[in-house]
Amino acid sequence: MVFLQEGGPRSGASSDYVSSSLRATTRLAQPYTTPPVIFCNLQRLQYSKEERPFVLPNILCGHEVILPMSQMRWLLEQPDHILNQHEVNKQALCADRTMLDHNIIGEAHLRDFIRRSLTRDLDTHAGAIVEEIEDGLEAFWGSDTENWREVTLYDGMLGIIGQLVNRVFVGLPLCRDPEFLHTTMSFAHLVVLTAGFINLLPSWLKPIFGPVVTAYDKFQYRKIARVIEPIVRKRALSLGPGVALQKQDFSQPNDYIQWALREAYTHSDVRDRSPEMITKRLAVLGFAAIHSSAISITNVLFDIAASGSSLSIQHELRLEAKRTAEKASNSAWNKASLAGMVMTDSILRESMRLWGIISHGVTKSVIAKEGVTLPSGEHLPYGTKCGITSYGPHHDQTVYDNPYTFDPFRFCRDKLSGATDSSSKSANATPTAFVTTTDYYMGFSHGRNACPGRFFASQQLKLLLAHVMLKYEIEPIPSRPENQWLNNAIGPPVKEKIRIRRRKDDVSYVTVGR
Ligand code: HEM
Repeated sequence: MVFLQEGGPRSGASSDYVSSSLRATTRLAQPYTTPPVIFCNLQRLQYSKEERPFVLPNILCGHEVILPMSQMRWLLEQPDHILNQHEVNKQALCADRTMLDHNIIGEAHLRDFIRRSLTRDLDTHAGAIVEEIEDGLEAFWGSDTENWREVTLYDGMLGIIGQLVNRVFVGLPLCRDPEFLHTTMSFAHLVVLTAGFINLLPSWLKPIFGPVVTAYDKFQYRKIARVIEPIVRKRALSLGPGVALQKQDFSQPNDYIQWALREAYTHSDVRDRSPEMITKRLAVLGFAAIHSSAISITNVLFDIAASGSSLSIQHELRLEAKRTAEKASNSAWNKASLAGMVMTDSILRESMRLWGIISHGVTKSVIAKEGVTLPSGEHLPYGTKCGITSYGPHHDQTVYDNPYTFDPFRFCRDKLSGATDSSSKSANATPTAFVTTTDYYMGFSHGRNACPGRFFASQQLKLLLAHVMLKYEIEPIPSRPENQWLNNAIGPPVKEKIRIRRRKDDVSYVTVGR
């Protein structure tokens, strides 16, 4: 067994502990020769292919031991009291300073809301989501059927996603209030920036500069609280102790605030009933849901616009959306009809394979005081981060043919042809749904900590892409604008524009059903 140097939990990237761990581990796997994170994906793949763990230096979030794929099962099976994924997120987001309440990250509450209320009742939100998409597209892209219009893609997508996510979280009219939307999105955006800055500070400076750096973000949060807390108080008047988590009552609003209140009155922990706690959780939920979805749909639309077959891809997607809309008329765009949109599903999955929002798949922190020993024999002390990246496996040519090529229907070719044999190279690349995570598809992470919001994300992104296709044409562009790497995050081209034009034959497909 090989031991890395013993040390305490890492709180800053530059601690001696991290450096010595780095030296110790690189002794195992040969020196790591390409330090900057953005250049090291090929090296990651190479070491992992040779079944060797290696240390990936990271000055922002602390170094990380990257495990070979053969250790994925072991990694996923480790109990949370030994290896913990939430600890990594808490540290990366400086949750104790930026996240209003340190415990919100990783607590079961938000996951429960998403699984028990949102995912189970997706169909009840479909009509409302379509209304927001139609309203948002009209506002951001307009209705000129004669002239092409140049639009900044990311801005429009962020605005529309912000609106439709808030329709589900807080309802009308707030979800269309420009001031409220701006504030919630600034809050989410600033969390990432301030966390990155605080992580660069040495530990002793954090208590001094932390409050200064987060002051503006907290100010944004207080603006959210001034709007949300009175709504919570007012709605709470109709509830009281003893109200069971009954079947959804459709005379009540169908949004997060209502769910959180109903849930809070099923037990005696009064903390959950406080308007302050409900508002804090709402802000964190918006943080998780909005930018991730806006980035993903922006990537998809750039991929479509820059493809050599842009017009025929748009044509195919439009036909699929029309077929679905006609089938769904008089009911809703329900789970079953959206599941039938295999081309739309495949294109979302393919774009996320190429451009997942983070380059990490599964990353966990050793929280067992005695550390943990890898299946390959190396010992990781308390505080070490270890995991498996997604960028490497997503671009592994032994798994995906032409892994750097955007192949929109890669994941549905067999479904469309009805073939039983997959032409893919590996079982991990066989046709699957956008939301299905595998060892080689970790855009939503993988295992028990995979994104709980991915079913809602899939629903909203399919609906949005379908309506973009039904209502607009996108002018092809000669080349794909580059995505931007910031540490582990992969952002879309935020300033790039595309040209769009409203279709003359567009039809409204708002079909509301409960
Ligand atoms: C395409 C859009 C989305 C992408 C790409 C995405 C991606 C991810 C990823 C990679 C993680 C794991 C982070 C980690 O632990 O390393 C995650 C976690 C999470 N996501 Fe998403 N997400 C998306 C949409 C959403 C939506 C719409 C919601 C809310 C409805 C949501 C709620 C969450 C929450 C609450 C967690 C933390 C789960 C936990 O505590 O275990 N996400 N997401």
